[in-house]
Amino acid sequence: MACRLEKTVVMVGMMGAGKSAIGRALAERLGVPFLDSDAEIERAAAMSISEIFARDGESFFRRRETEVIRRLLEGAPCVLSTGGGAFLSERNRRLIAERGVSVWLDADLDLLWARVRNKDTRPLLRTDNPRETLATLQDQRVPSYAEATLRVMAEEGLSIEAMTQRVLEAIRAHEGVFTCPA
Ligand SMILES: Nc1ncnc2c1ncn2[C@@H]1O[C@H](COP(=O)(O)OP(=O)(O)O)[C@@H](O)[C@H]1O
Ligand SMILES: O=C(O)C1=C[C@@H](OP(=O)(O)O)[C@@H](O)[C@H](O)C1
Ligand SMILES: [Mg+2]
Repeated sequence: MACRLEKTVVMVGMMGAGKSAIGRALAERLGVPFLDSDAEIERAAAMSISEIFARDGESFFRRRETEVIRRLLEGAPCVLSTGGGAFLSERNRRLIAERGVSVWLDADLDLLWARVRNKDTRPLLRTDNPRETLATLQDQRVPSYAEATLRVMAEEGLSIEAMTQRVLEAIRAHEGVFTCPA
């Protein structure tokens, strides 16, 4: 009999760290649903993240983000990828700790930048110097991400499958995430 997931695995970390891609692959490996808070916010609003930021502002987005995270954590254990700003809020961190296990996907700036530079879907990076903005955000956010239960380091050249395997090993080694028959 297979092991049962007891807690929702919540991916946190910077834009481009791989939360959405690794979260999806991990859910598939575990045979549990995959949820992405950004996708849920977009679906509920019938607008893209960029449109929400432009029309209603970031603070509106953050309120929706908290509501969505709270609602998604009430369901059966699954994999939940959050947006890069979600884990900055103490309230969100508390909600996540109550029902889930948080996994910080950490990556250095060069790798993050390589992954986000050609996409214009992230409104916070629409600045005159988006690389610099990304660096500043990372510096500001690392202390919050460091509060995650687990940290898994991404590396250039590590495939989505290999990174997913690393995350799987980290959560397997952590008490209370799975129950397995004796
Ligand atoms: N381990 C990896 N190897 C190669 N590409 C990756 C890896 N992880 C993520 N990516 C790619 O990097 C980009 C950003 O990943 P994404 O999952 O959207 O990050 P996040 O949700 O953390 O912002 C996507 O194009 C994704 O396919
Ligand atoms: O870092 C952030 O504050 C944000 C990250 C984005 O998600 P990803 O981290 O999945 O790109 C998205 O939630 C929004 O653009 C804000
Ligand atoms: Mg994402």
